[in-house]
Order: sequence, then C-alpha cells, then structure tokens
Amino acid sequence: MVSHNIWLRDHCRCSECFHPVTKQRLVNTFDIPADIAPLSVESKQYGLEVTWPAPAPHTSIYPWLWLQEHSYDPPARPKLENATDPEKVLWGSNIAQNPPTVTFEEAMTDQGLFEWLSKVDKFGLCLITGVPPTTEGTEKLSERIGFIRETKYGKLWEMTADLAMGDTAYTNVALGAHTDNTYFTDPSGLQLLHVLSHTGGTGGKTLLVDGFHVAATLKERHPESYTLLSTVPIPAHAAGDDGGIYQASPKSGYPTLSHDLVTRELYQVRWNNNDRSVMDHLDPKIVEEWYEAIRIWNRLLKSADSEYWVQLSPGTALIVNNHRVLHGRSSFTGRRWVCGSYIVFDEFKSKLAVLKERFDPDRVTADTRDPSSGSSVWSPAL
Ligand SMILES: C[N+](C)(C)CCCC[C@H](N)C(=O)O
Ligand SMILES: O=C(O)CCC(=O)C(=O)O
Ligand SMILES: [Fe+2]
Repeated sequence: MVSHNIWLRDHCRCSECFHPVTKQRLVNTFDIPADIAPLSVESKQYGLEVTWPAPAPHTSIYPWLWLQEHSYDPPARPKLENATDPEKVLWGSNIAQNPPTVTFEEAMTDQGLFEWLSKVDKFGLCLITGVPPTTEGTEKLSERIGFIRETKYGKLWEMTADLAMGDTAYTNVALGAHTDNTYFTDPSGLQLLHVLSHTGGTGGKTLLVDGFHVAATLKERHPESYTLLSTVPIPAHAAGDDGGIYQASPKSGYPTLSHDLVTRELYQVRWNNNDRSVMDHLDPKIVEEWYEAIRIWNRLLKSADSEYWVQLSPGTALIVNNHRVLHGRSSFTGRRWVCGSYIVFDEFKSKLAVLKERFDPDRVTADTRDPSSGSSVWSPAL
C-alpha cells in the first residue's frame, strides 16, 4: 500500500490531531509542509508508527485496520464497474415468495430494529406486520428509525381520494411505478405506507419494483439507453396546491440514474413520469433516442418479471428505500384511507451504522485504543 507523506500527516489519528470525542480534524492541514517526510517509520503490533521532523516534531500511529480500510493505492474497495453494491440483493417479481418482513414488536427492540433496517438496506423494502392500524402506531414505528421528514403533505401524512392535496395520489386513479419527491432537490430517503382501511370497494393494490434490478437489466441489454438515463437531467414539479410551487434545484433537474463518482455504483433512481416537467433543455440531436430510452425503461419497469404486487391491509405497513424501489398502485373503488411518513435518508443510514456497531456479527472489532493515550480515538470507518 502506498500513501503520500502529506496524506499520512494530514490523517494522523492521535488525539492531538483528531478530536477523540467529536471525531473532527484538529491538525491544521495547511501548516503541514508540502514536502514533509518522516524521520522514521516503524511497524508495530497495532499499527504503523511514523515520526515526523522539526519544525513540528510529532509521532503518528496508524492502526493496521485503519490503513487497510482507507487504502487508496491500491483502492480498499475496487470500482464496481457500474454494478451495484454486492451487499444489495436485487429482486424481481420472485420476491413475492418471501418478501422481507419484520413484526412491529421486533421493530420495538434494538436488535429487531437492526434486523429491520438491515433488510431495508439489502432489499430496499420491508413489510412490517402487527402494526397498530392507527396513525399513532404508524408514527411510533416511523420514529424508531429517526426523524420523520415533514413536508407539505404533513408529518405523519394521511391520504384518501379527496384531492385534499393537489396530487393524483389523492384520487383513486392507478399510479405507475415511481419514486416520490422528484420535485425536491433531495427526494425523501425512506417512505412508509400503511393502509388503515378500505371499505366499500376493491383494488388499491401496491406495486413495487426494484429500480436497481431494472437498471442492471437496462445496462446489460441497452447500454446506450442506460447512458442517456444516467446523463439527461429531468426537471420535475409539484404545483397542485395554491400554497406551493416545488421544483428541484438546479431547475434542469437530475438524471434518472445517479452514480457514485468514485465507484461508479448506481446509488439513486429518480423516476416519476407524471411529475416530470417540460423537457426544454434536451439536446435536439437526442430527443428521439431519449424517448426511446424511457420507453425501454418503462417497458422493463412494467415487465411481469419486475413487478411485485401486494395487497396491503390494516396492520401490515410497508417501507421502501425511495432512492431505489419504485412504488405505485392499482386504481380502486370505495373509501381507502392510507397514512405514512417520509424518513430522512441520513437518519436511516446513521441509525443502521450505529446499530451495526452493536449487533452486526461481522462488525470489525478493531483494537481501537490509541496506543499513545490508550483511549479509543478512531473507528475503522472514520
Ligand atoms: C406520499 N404522500 C401521500 C404524502 C404524497 C404523495 C405525493 C406523490 C407525488 N406525486 C410524488 O411522487 O412525490
Ligand atoms: O396509494 C398508494 O398506495 C400510494 C400512492 C403513492 O404513490 C404515494 O402515496 O406516494
Ligand atoms: Fe408515490
């Protein structure tokens, strides 16, 4: 493994250079001479010990695990070549045989919460059974994860076909597979949905599609369409209510498929053809190809192999990763009362990271003592 001297000095993890509690950098990066070179480098039992020279003599110790975790030459994590994270399990209609599920009671324990969020992280969705069929029960479940994201729809929102909000979700029409909030600069991370009641009618089945799975199929079969969906930004708006006109910033929007700039991994799907605004920024040379690309995308989304239909009933809630799994519903008749919440993506990821430290059987139990001070000043991830 190769590291640059400046990089090593800048990343010293001793408690003088890296605050042991706040995990923030204390060393002043810009006081480090650009041509800094070590006086000595020694291999110790717990890590690499580097002694730096005057005018700022200092001893740094880099735990072996930390060095391994953060190696950039060679990279600790090879580029995924546009694949998706191996931790993710892609699925199609076959998931219906054994949909990821937890019980409300399990979710009320920390171990159960870890199981639940691990399933959401792996599959992008999870059913929750035994949920009290009330808004209070649904809110209690949501807040096990983290802050509910309040939006124009409310905090724990309720919805029925009364156009209370200027959105077709508040009608009884069918909604094709989509991700929510494409008109927000930052679409909500998780979306929880709970049908509280449905009387005097039928329909209202929930549609779920793994956007990562469909994207992988698109990339394999139609790479040029995949590229267009990965590069052409799509503007979106929500302007059905007098009190609000929402458009993502920048106004040109975001591509349907977004990729990690380092690993090139697909990390977000944004797709809602109903909420898409005027495509007035398209390069005239690609208009036909772009429409062909979204036709192919739509066809794959609607393929029987991609669609997982489930009839939700009171007591069984559903949570989806709104950056990966598309949802929709069939039309319905009668009175259908739905409640749910949006949960902040970073709250979900943070909660899972904290629970992993406690419950993940594969967690890295690094020797986290700072050899110089004996206190724990680092964790492999930071
Ligand atoms: C979920 N809740 C009922 C609150 C809002 C529904 C809004 C749907 C909107 N067209 C979108 O795709 O974001
Ligand atoms: O009515 C449903 O089942 C879902 C409607 C929808 O797309 C939403 O609430 O975001
Ligand atoms: Fe939706």
